[in-house]
Amino acid sequence: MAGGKIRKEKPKAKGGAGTSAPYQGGISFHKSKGQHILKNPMLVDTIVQKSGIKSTDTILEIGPGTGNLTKKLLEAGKLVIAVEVDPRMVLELQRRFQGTPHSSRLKVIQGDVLKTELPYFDICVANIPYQISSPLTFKLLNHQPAFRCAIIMFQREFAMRLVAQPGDKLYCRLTVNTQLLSRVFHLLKVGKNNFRPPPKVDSSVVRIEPRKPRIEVKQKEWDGFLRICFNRKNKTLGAIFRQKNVLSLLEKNYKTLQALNLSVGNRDAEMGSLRLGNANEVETMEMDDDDDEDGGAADDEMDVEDGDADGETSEFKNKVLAVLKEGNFEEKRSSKLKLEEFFANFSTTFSGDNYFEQLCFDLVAIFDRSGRYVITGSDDCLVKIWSMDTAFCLASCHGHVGNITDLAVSSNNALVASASNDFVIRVVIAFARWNANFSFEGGTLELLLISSSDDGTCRIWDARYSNLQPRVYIPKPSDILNGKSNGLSSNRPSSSNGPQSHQILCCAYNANRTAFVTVSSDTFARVSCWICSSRTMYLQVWSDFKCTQEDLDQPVPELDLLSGHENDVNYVGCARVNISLRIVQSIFHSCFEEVFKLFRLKFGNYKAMGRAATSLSKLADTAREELPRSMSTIRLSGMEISDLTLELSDLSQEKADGVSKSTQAVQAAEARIQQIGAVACQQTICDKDLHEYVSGGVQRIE
Ligand SMILES: C[S@@+](CC[C@H](N)C(=O)[O-])C[C@H]1O[C@@H](n2cnc3c(N)ncnc32)[C@H](O)[C@@H]1O
Repeated sequence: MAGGKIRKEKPKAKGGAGTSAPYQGGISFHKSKGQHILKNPMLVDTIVQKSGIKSTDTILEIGPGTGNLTKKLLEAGKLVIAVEVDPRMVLELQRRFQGTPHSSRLKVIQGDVLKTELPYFDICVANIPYQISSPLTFKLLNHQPAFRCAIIMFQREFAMRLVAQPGDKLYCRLTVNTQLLSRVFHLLKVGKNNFRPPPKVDSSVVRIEPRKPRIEVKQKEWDGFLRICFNRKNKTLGAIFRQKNVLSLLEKNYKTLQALNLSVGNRDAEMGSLRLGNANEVETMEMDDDDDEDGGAADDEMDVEDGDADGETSEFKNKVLAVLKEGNFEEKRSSKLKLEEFFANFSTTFSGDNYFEQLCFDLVAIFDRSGRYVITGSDDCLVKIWSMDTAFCLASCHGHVGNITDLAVSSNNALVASASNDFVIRVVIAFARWNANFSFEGGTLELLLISSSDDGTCRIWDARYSNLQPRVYIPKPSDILNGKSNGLSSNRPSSSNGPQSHQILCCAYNANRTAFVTVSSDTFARVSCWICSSRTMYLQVWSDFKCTQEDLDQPVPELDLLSGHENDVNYVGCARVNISLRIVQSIFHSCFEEVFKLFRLKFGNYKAMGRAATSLSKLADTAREELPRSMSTIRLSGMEISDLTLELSDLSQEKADGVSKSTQAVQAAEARIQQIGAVACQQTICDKDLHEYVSGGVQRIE
């Protein structure tokens, strides 16, 4: 790979060509159109120089903006055809070059490049809006006649995915699809400060050379094949193709297409149900001009169906597995397979039988809690948020470098968590931005997450603190479970780090978070009782959030990145947002029990009293730390209890020292306990049990 680095704008030489400020034409830039113009003239020169433009070349520029790159391209080539979506920029461009010797060699097409029929060109040089990276790349790669090369500025991560090699973390379906049609080279690393305004991400310039001649594949069939292979890129192909849902999907697809081929007359009617079951949804989702790699849409055909033709299914399975075995692919993993191997596997085995054609699906899709948005996650590494009102894609959340395997929305509808086979969970602030009436109640947010992974663990996270270690649950091996009469009680959560052989396929909390269930690949479902302490997140900074147009232009802010899983994360779920009254209850039950014990001792046993005071003090500390600020009165009660325990300790000490005024002090303490109990009752009035317990308790003291 050729390489170089341009990070900072170098000091400008006096009076030289590089002295001029970037030409902005008094235009304000729209981030939603990816308008980050190049402000470093040296970088523009380097890009043009590395492009190897010939004086006879027709150059395609995508998104010329105010024309900083266009100017240099006009100096280097014969003709520049520039496609620009923003009419203000088009006007500016015309004004800038009008009356110059270049004007006759510049042709500007106003429009969206993705919807424009591209003319002939020899070479494409462009600093593009990053949100169209993927569809633009494939549009270019499918352009005929093929051009010589394209020199394009991409977001760094996207560029690295294009040039990734087998075994690299970023090696993915995009890599293989691109490298099937072209050879890609990394040319330059570009820092954010070379742009105005600076983007949030670093960039890279790559060179894409279409393969000549093209490798011809049935593209839909090939892409469907890759989608399945990369669905779990670290699993062996044997394991992937043994999965019941994959087999049933392939078989259904295969049979339907065979049937369609036999009965072409029915084609349209059948295609509707084959594609999605809800054709409208596909079409509306495809309205998005965002960077979906190839317009993937949700496919409910991915649901596992218990086949009613077992014999037939196993025959089909045997056929598929025999094919994998024959090519020696059973034990290989997509993450390490070379393009040639994919191609060999595909063309010598599956291709031609229509197993994969029409397999086009988002892997996960959920509604938000209001039903106004749909969130999808796909094997293009993106999480997308769609409006149900307008059918537009509102946001694409970048960051994952693996397939999205699961999604969850917090119950106050503010946050979206995504799990991926890149081993991490990402949390973004989502719907608050589009809902002007949204407010984070009392300025508090809570996000407890549970996740399960192929690494054999289930983890419970507090998304507020990615630096906090999650609680790790590792199921006991099934042979131990088999030996016990009562699997539940023997299966307490463990935090050991022993080796795990079974993937945890999914997990879920019960409604009040006192237990969770995991299902492992050893076919055991384990229910574990584990009262999770409630940790609450305080994000006061967001509590006065106002939704403005400017906000809409901002990228979706990522709140947190939770890393720790050592393999694919299969599942992520959000716990309830509101603090569980049961937890408050359990803390207060314990507190008051200690207080009662203390009073039952009637200050006779100093040592026991001292011990009780200490444990009460600990409980009060827990109450203070664990309860959210919105329940400030209860927190206050916790503090008062804490003070009270100090007082009691003093009393016990006084008693031990033979001080005689303790009766009055005890009465005062009793009165305060009553007071605290009453406050706690008010706060938790909806919790009948606690209310009764506390009032009963206070009475007992009296
Ligand atoms: C990153 S700026 C590059 C500007 C200029 N080439 C430079 O380097 O200074 C991207 C440009 O692409 C334009 N653009 C955004 N979406 C587009 C689309 N779908 N089709 C064509 N141009 C688009 C923007 O208006 C903007 O001018």
